[in-house]
Amino acid sequence: MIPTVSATGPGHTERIAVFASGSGSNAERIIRHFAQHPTVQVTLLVCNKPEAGVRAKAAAAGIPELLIERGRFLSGDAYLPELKAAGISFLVLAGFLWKVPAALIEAYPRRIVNIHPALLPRFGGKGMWGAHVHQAVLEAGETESGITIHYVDEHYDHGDHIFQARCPVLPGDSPDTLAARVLALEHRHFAEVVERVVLGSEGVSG
Ligand SMILES: Nc1nc2c(c(=O)[nH]1)N[C@@H](CN(C=O)c1ccc(C(=O)N[C@@H](CCC(=O)O)C(=O)O)cc1)CN2
Ligand SMILES: NCC(=O)N[C@@H]1O[C@H](COP(=O)([O-])[O-])[C@@H](O)[C@H]1O
Repeated sequence: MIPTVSATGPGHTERIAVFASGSGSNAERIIRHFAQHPTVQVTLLVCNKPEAGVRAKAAAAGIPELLIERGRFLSGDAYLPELKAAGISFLVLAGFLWKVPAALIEAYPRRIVNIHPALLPRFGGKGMWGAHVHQAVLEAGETESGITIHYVDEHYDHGDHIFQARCPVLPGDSPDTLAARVLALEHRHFAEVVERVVLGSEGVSG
């Protein structure tokens, strides 16, 4: 049983920062999931790619953004002052492509989660993002794939698993067709798993 973060007390609001680098379909669903929630809110988008489509999705939802630069994030204060000033209590990585540095890991112990588009521990690590993951799964001849939602530690895709869900790999699958099937699992499960972790409910499992 994976211990989860402490439950929120009455009147306490958990403020989530979503970190994303791409189109933001997961970020958008997480924002919508918590839009009317009484004690959990997405209050910040953190993005490292000015061209990322997630920025427009967050703006349309009225979510403030923080655009970050590689040097300060990876080797400086990791924008921790801005996160603390915004009252951020939980970080959700939704297609974020930089390694979260130790400064944030230490500031947010067991309060950073990531979604990976494969069944870890296989098909993870440096270079394993987006279509690269699905290409590797296909090249390995796997008959199933899926998603892993996990706590974030200082290594890529290494933290304790919180949740996994599976889908078939079908004959003739391309990286794109497999990606679409895996993304549907992400859209089905990620926000609900985040809510259970943030609210501290036990028994989060696949
Ligand atoms: N400390 C951690 N940081 C991050 C984790 C993590 O588990 N621990 N997960 C990643 C998300 N991710 C897989 O789920 C992942 C993202 C990116 C890479 C990667 O190889 N990135 C490239 C850079 C790509 C770019 O800048 O466009 C690299 O590091 O060379 C691997 C896994 C988020 N952060
Ligand atoms: N290893 C990290 C990684 O590959 N993350 C993946 O990036 C995509 C982001 O899609 P989105 O921008 O539409 O949410 C998602 O499929 C997510 O699993």
